[in-house]
Parts: sequence; structure tokens; C-alpha cells
Amino acid sequence: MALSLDNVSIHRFNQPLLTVNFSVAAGEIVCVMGASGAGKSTLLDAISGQLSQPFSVQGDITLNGERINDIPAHRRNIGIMYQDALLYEHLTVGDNIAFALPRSEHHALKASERRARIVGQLDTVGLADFYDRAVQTLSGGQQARVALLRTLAAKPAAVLLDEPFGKLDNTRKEQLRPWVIQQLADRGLPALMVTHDSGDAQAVGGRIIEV
Ligand SMILES: Nc1ncnc2c1ncn2[C@@H]1O[C@H](COP(=O)(O)OP(=O)(O)OP(=O)(O)O)[C@@H](O)[C@H]1O
Repeated sequence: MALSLDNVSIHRFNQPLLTVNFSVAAGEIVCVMGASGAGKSTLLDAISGQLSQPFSVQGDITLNGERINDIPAHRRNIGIMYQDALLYEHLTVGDNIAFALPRSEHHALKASERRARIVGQLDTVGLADFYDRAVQTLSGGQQARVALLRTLAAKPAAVLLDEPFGKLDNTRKEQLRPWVIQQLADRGLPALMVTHDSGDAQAVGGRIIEV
């Protein structure tokens, strides 16, 4: 599995904003760094299919050999994790994850099996007892872990992370980084991480794309 960007250029009001050329292999995490306003978040929007006026994109965005430029966002199968975890505040922790399961899996499992599977996933991040907790009662680090579990529950073909640790203090950040890196590596997914933090890039230890 791989994500490729071939001569991908993004325009804003028909003026060039950035051009990139790179691929992310299965299990690889590539960091995207650059000045504020350089277009990093816009690049992620282009990949996930959420680009809107005044932006436009040219070139080829390919996921596992398929050009996805013209595929609507909800069918691209790309997982996104933002710095604002954007969990559904009216749902419990467990229901946030259950909601993200692919439809086929959601229907194939009895409610009790679904719950057991999600509790198992929560257990891997030390949150086994949190299924029924309201998400507002979680700390920032706990919310970030739930957010990544939710992103991965959807079985994405690639993952985009936009400043995933931006809201965390240094201690939490340092606890969470290796876990996130391991989760992505374990699943063999191509991942792109936008970050301002050279500590993130160091922890990932892979290629850095400057925009
Ligand atoms: N809706 C919009 N209309 C016009 N210009 C926009 C719009 N949204 C963003 N921009 C501009 O497009 C450029 C790229 O924005 P983007 O958010 O992608 O930058 P970034 O590199 O992610 O920045 P940061 O590191 O500060 O988050 C910026 O100059 C921004 O001001």
C-alpha cells in the first residue's frame, strides 16, 4: 500500500501555493514541515478530498495504484487525525469508536461482540474501563488516543495527521508519540504527518518534506 503525489500543485485564487513530488510507502511515516501559511493543511485537504474554493489541485494523487483526485472524500478511505481530536462530544468513548467501524463490520458483529472488540482496543492504550465515559471527561492525551483508535477503526488505506500532538504538554507528547508511531507501523499504513515540532520529526525518524 502506498500514497503517491506526482507533480501535485495546489493553487489558491489561481496562484501557485505549493508543488510536491513524493511517495509514502506502506508502514512509512513522512513528516511535512514548513512555515505557517505554506499550505501544509491545504495539502492534507487535497489528499483527503476536502479541498474547496479558492483552492484547486493539479497532478496525480494515487493511493494503492488508483488515482483518487476525482473520488469523493467519503470514498477515499483516508483516515485523518487533527490536533483538535474532534471526537463526537455527545457520544461515549466506545460509541465514538463504534461509529467509525466500517459498515460491514458494524453489522457483522453482535452488540456484545462489538463492545468486546472495542474494549480490547481501548485496553491496548490503558483505557479499558473507559467505554462508557463521556468524551469531555477525558484528558487531552486520553482524547488523542481515542481519536487515533477511532481513525484506525475505520480501516483506512492511509492516515493523515495534522499536528496530532499540538495541544499536548511535553510529557504527554513524549508518551504518545512512540505509541502513535507504533500503531501506524503495526498496521503497515502509509502516513503523512504535518508538524511544526522538530521533536515529532525526530521521533518519527523518517523523511521530511519541506513545503
Ligand atoms: N478559505 C481560505 N481562503 C483563502 N485563503 C485561505 C483559506 N484558507 C487558508 N488560506 C490561506 O492559504 C494558505 C495555506 O493555508 P494552510 O492552512 O494550508 O497553511 P499551513 O501551512 O497549514 O499553515 P499553519 O502551519 O499556520 O497551520 C495560507 O496563506 C492561508 O492564509
